[in-house]
Amino acid sequence: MNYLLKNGQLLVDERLQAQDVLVVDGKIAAIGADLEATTATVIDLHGDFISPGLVDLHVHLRDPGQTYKETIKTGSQAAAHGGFTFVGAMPNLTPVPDNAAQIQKMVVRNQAEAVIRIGQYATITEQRTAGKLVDFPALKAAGAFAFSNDGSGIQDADTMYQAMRAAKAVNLPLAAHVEDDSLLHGGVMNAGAKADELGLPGISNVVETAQLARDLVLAQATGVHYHVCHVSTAESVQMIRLAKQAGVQVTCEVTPHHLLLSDRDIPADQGNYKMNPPLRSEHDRQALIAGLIDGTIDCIATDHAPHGTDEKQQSMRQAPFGIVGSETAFSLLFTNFVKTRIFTLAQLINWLSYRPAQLFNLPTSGQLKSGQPADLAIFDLKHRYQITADSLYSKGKNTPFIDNQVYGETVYTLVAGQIVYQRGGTTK
Ligand SMILES: NC(=O)N[C@@H](CC(=O)O)C(=O)O
Ligand SMILES: [Zn+2]
Repeated sequence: MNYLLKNGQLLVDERLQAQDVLVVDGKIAAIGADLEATTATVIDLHGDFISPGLVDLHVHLRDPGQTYKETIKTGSQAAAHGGFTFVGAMPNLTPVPDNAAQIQKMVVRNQAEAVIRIGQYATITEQRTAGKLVDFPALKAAGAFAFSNDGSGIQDADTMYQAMRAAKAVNLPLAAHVEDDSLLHGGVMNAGAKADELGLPGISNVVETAQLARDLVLAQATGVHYHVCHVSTAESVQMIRLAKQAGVQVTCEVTPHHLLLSDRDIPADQGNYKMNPPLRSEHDRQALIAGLIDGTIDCIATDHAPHGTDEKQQSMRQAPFGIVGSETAFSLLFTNFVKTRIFTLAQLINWLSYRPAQLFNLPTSGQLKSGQPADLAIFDLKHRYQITADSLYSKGKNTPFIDNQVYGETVYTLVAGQIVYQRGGTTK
């Protein structure tokens, strides 16, 4: 099916301009005013915003292993609902994708079962948390798009050093969840006044920063592309800023929730406010926003982490870490940062599309240009709506943002020129 998207608004030189987009054979065939086509289905967008498809380097699809929380299908539908056309799928799965056969299987399944494009992370070490490194060249050959032990930090310095050398040798990014277990002390939320008030054990900033400091030194020594997952502290931002100045090949992501909330927003001991890393102080949150604006933080990634409702209804002491994010990222960020003029729309789209695609050298371009794959997200920036649990395609409803009033609803998502999400259209 070919489409002529009429009466859209596109970012041209960072400003919205009325344009049409013609999609032929899965690619963008033309962009311009008053386009005409004889063989394409015309869709009138009534002034909606046409964005390059969003790219999320960090999601948890839970399949295989915990399919009651999410599947490749539901997680990809959730991503499509959020305007994402590519997601990087984390390897905390059972069985663990730590060998070529399992990566091959995942690549085939992702392609067959997902409605969008998926990049599959392989683990860095066997069983994800063991000390023995995976076979990096074999996993790359099997289709891994990057390496990560997300969910756990690598505790041993030499293991990380050798992993970085191996990732460098195969020229793929190594994405690190930085967390020093010895400093954790059973914490469940950010250490500070709020944790004290709620009587909950705290996670201090050094849990992240002590391991990050080690890794930056190792990254410099090895020359690897070292990507830091979900940075959360002011000190992390400053260390990464200095490392970049020193020429370290470091990039990093921040989540929407760490930009939007700090620990003072936690109303009570509720599982939906428990995630790893935890919501930090307001000082940290401001440093993350500043780091994004000055380019220290490269991109935004959701860390979409679906869990069962019962699990998350428990106290933070018992609930698992993580919240869903695919379906609310764009609208929450657009409403709270673009409409309030803290970010421009062009900045937000850069952090949610072009920049992550460029960082991980992805097939999806993050740009609207003739000849590129027609991976597109179309958002309604004018109509206000409410985030509801019912509207989520994810099996996980675990987000503190339910009932938020937002702008930026997804109207269509297209992958390779085919509609994979349509507002009010498809069945769940
Ligand atoms: N982010 C989370 O809070 N949880 C993640 C693991 C992780 O990234 O820590 C999960 O898999 O649930
Ligand atoms: Zn993580």
